[in-house]
Amino acid sequence: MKVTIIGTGYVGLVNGACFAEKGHHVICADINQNKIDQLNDGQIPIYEPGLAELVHANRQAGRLNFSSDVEAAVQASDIIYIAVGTPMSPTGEADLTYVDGVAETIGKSLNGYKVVVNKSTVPVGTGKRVESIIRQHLGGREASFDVVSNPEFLREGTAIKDCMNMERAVIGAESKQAMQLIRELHEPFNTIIVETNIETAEMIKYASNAFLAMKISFINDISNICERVGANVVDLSYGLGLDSRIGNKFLDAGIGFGGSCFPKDTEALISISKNVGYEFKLIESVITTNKNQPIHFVQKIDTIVGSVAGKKIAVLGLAFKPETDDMRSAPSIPIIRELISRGAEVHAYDPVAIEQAKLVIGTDVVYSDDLLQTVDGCDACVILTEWPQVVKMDLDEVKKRLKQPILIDGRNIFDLAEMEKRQFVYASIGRPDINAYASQIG
Ligand SMILES: NC(=O)C1=CN([C@@H]2O[C@H](COP(=O)(O)OP(=O)(O)OC[C@H]3O[C@@H](n4cnc5c(N)ncnc54)[C@H](O)[C@@H]3O)[C@@H](O)[C@H]2O)C=CC1
Ligand SMILES: O=C(O)[C@H]1O[C@H](OP(=O)(O)OP(=O)(O)OC[C@H]2O[C@@H](n3ccc(=O)[nH]c3=O)[C@H](O)[C@@H]2O)[C@H](O)[C@@H](O)[C@@H]1O
Repeated sequence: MKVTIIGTGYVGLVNGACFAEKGHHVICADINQNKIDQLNDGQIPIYEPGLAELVHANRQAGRLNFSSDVEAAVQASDIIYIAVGTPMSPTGEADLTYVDGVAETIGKSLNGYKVVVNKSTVPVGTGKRVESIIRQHLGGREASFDVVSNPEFLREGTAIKDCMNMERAVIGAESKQAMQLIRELHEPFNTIIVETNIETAEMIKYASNAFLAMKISFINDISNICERVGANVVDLSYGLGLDSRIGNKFLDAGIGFGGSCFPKDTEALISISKNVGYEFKLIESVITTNKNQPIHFVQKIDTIVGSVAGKKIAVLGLAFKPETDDMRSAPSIPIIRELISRGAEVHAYDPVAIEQAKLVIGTDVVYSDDLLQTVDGCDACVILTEWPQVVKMDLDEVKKRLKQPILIDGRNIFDLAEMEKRQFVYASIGRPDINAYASQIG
């Protein structure tokens, strides 16, 4: 089948590569000329494991092309995906400027029956909005089309795996013809298809992200209680998750959820609820807990180190999760800002996200992609992202290089007994501190 995907970001590029891998003919279109030039030069503008290989293989096979001529790309295919950003507006709701812009372009370019599929995460009612914008821009031409909602559930860092082995495809459509076409498009993925109306499909996406965010804030709240009562949240999560009704995933306590979606989509869901006169208090609490978690972590660092003012603090990991260079709403941002405002000198390590981090955090931080160099001569080491390089770091060498053997772990990577044996001052999330008395000497 011939598919055009408008918006060549994390979602558009990954879907383009995966559709092509399954045998479809795909054009990825974007108004960002620089991005398209890079892709046509064989460079991948984002860091996502396995993406470069998949893109190159499918370009060579002639199934994947890139273009900045969005109108021509619309005309060349029967199925048009919208995969542009829907960032948070200052008032919390999803900003639909880019989606509206694409709908306008589609309206101006339609040249025959097309199925327009919304893959971006959009509030309920956007399907109808897109349809109306397309109609307004047909300029009197005869062109038939249907709008479909097909939300995305991939995660950054494992995007290719998630897309190639998708657990479900949610398809919201009013037209039987359009439903059938998008069903066929997904046939090679051999997945469960959820057929529903557009409004339900749009809501499934927000409900999914809000539920996952709720699990994280729940376990973070529990971890804060564990710290006060001497319980261990890692053991607790294990015990809790063995109940198959609860499940063991998304119960890792930490420094709060970040990324381009949970923070914005929980806010957007609050706006959707308010617009229909409903106060979604549960999700409001999820957001509050998440905003407090990084600050709670800085307070912990301050206590263990004995005030960070004038101290050199090594921060390991900047990206909001491993295997991505995405810094959008990364918890490292409020944590580092708070450390600096309390007078700390921050030295930060990340294997891939430094360039992105500089754009949001700025130049008040000493950046390095060399982990051991980062910890050299620091008063304490703080873990923010569970990169494999951090999980497997040489603890003896880290201890040797630090001024004091203080490790404060926002991701609960290390075993408590092991850290005790290695004589680290070790604090983590929702677990008892190890050798914390030693901080008194700092
Ligand atoms: N990043 C993720 O992991 C996931 C994102 N989503 C949703 O998917 C959507 C896209 O997200 P990302 O891929 O992260 O965004 P992104 O910001 O990485 O990419 C969006 C792309 O759209 C392009 N664009 C904007 N206006 C355009 C126009 N008029 N014509 C052509 N191209 C245009 C931009 O230049 C940019 O390259 C969002 O709604 C997001 O919530 C859903 C699931 C996962
Ligand atoms: O709509 C989206 O954009 C996507 O949002 C998330 O994917 P993503 O943000 O890429 O990453 P996650 O693995 O979900 O992690 C999000 C944040 O939660 C944190 N997290 C995750 C799991 C956990 O147990 N604890 C925890 O603190 C991570 O560290 C990270 O900061 C969802 O998992 C995807 O299904 C969804 O498609």
